[in-house]
Amino acid sequence: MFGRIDHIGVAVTDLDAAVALYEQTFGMPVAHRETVESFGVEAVLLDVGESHVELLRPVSDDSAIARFLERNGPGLHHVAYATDDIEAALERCRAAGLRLIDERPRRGIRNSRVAFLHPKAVGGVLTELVQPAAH
Ligand SMILES: CC[C@H](C(=O)O)C(=O)SCCNC(=O)CCNC(=O)[C@H](O)C(C)(C)COP(=O)(O)OP(=O)(O)OC[C@H]1O[C@@H](n2cnc3c(N)ncnc32)[C@H](O)[C@@H]1OP(=O)(O)O
Ligand SMILES: [Co+2]
Repeated sequence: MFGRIDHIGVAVTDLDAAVALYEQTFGMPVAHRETVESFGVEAVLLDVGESHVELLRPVSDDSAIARFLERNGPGLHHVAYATDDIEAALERCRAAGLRLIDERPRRGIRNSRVAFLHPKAVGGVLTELVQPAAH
């Protein structure tokens, strides 16, 4: 069902400072930077092995990241698992009775297809299923 951890999502207040830390101090190359209006975020993906760190800052007050920062401050936000069949993965979660945030996949960063499971369904861990776009 999941081939690898695609990324860990980290909520930040100062995106450029966070990018500098991960890129210059941790040596992670920046792979992609994009504002994804539908999620109300600006996101930067940095490569670490076969996975990424996804740094996220809110670009709208009503985004999930803005609410998270307001409530918790910056920090670890979610984990994303890569799947090559997000519909089948979602169906398996639905059949297992897990609370889904997204009933159907949505467009994520880099034209990926993503769907979130509620953290309460996964022991307090906000969990994202991601089917990366072929690129
Ligand atoms: C560009 C897309 C990119 C990609 O990879 O392609 C992204 O990853 S975008 C990432 C940002 N977008 C999302 O996370 C979308 C899914 N998230 C949501 O829909 C909400 O954040 C939700 C439903 C998880 C929580 O929203 P809500 O308004 O209900 O916030 P509350 O503060 O009331 O929280 C309710 C309850 O959930 C707990 N919670 C909230 N966020 C997290 C979290 N990140 N990890 C673990 N738990 C979380 C919160 O503590 C509350 O628990 P309670 O016990 O009731 O206090
Ligand atoms: Co993500």
